[in-house]
Amino acid sequence: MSVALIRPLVVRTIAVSDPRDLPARLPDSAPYAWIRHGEGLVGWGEAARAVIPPGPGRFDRAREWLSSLFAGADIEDEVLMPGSGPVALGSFTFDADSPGSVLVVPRVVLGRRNGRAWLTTIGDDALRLATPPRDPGRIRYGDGSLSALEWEHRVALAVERIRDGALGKVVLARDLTVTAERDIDPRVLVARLAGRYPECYTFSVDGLVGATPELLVRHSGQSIESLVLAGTTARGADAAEDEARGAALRASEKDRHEHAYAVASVREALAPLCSSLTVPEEPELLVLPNVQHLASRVTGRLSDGASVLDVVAAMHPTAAVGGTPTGTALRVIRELEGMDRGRYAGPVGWIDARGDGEWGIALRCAEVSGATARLFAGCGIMAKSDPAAELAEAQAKLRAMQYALEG
Ligand SMILES: C=C(O[C@@H]1C=C(C(=O)O)C=C[C@H]1O)C(=O)O
Repeated sequence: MSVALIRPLVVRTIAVSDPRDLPARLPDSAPYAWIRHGEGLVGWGEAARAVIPPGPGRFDRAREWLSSLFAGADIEDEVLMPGSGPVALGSFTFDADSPGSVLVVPRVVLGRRNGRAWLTTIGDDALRLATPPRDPGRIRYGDGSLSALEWEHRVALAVERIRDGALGKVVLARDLTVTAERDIDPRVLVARLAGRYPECYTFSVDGLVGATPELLVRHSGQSIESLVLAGTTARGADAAEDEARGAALRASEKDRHEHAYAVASVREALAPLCSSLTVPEEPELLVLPNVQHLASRVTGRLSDGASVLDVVAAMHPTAAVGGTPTGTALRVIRELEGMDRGRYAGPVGWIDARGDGEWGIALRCAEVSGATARLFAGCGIMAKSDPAAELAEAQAKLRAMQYALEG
């Protein structure tokens, strides 16, 4: 399942002067990135890669592979912060039975956090000549697996299932195809997303590029944090409409109920792992350039030395991207969505040798390959959902990646 291109890993982390613009440092068109508010990690080259086979134990297998790789590494780290020393960036498929989950340890990682910056290199031929990123040119969109009309019909079928009592909530997604004039350089997308969506986590892992607002889990020592999102409205045309929409979202019984399902799934997943867990009683509003969400920041302390991947394994899929109850929702998704989500809505992020890391849910993203891409967006469907409104919501969510592609 794995290839360690350099073994043992000889890892050196040194403090460096502030690189400022992380996306601008990426030398080639196979970038690794995890950036929020200008901080985070960018990486390039490959020191090791694990292609993780599908199956229920995939997170455990990934963690075991990484533990053995890092345990055999020769590490000198003068920075000792979360993300210094060797790190792996990874992304997992939404569905445990789908192939395509991957972990990569880049040869070079540049990190920036809390006024400090560091450079981690593995092996000695780490520096490479930079090629300039190029705009992909004219972008054409096409229907993905389902037309908009057919997708609305599937939403209506899901609503019927919910009204029949089969389940409480299910998240249905759709995809769009993209054809560009030229190859799509992920660096262009990363730079645009990090600039326009600073509040989101801009990520790039092996062709999966996006900017997600949803933090599945941040792990730092024993502390964990998650930002649960569910319940969405569009931005208003002016400040007054914007505020009115936000207030209506906070008051909406349907959206509060949809949000409560997502929070409950996170609470249930985290409670057995934690000695303390704090869940806010009321959601707040997260306002992004394209949409507004109901958001709950959940914090806790782990009761033992679980790594961030152990926590990811316990949490995925939350009801923000699956539904309630989880098993029924996953069956309905397989049956009604008419596509394989691939890595969309799966965990994406990084982990270091201490087990610290940050993982998001891969939303507002594209799977990029040459001059083509697949965009994804989904919505939580409830008994009171209106298919046309859900389609409009999915379209608003797609705007993040459309901006990244078109500029
Ligand atoms: C499924 C997506 O987003 C999720 C669904 C939301 C909703 O239905 O309100 C809100 C945020 C995310 O948890 C997506 O962006 O594709």
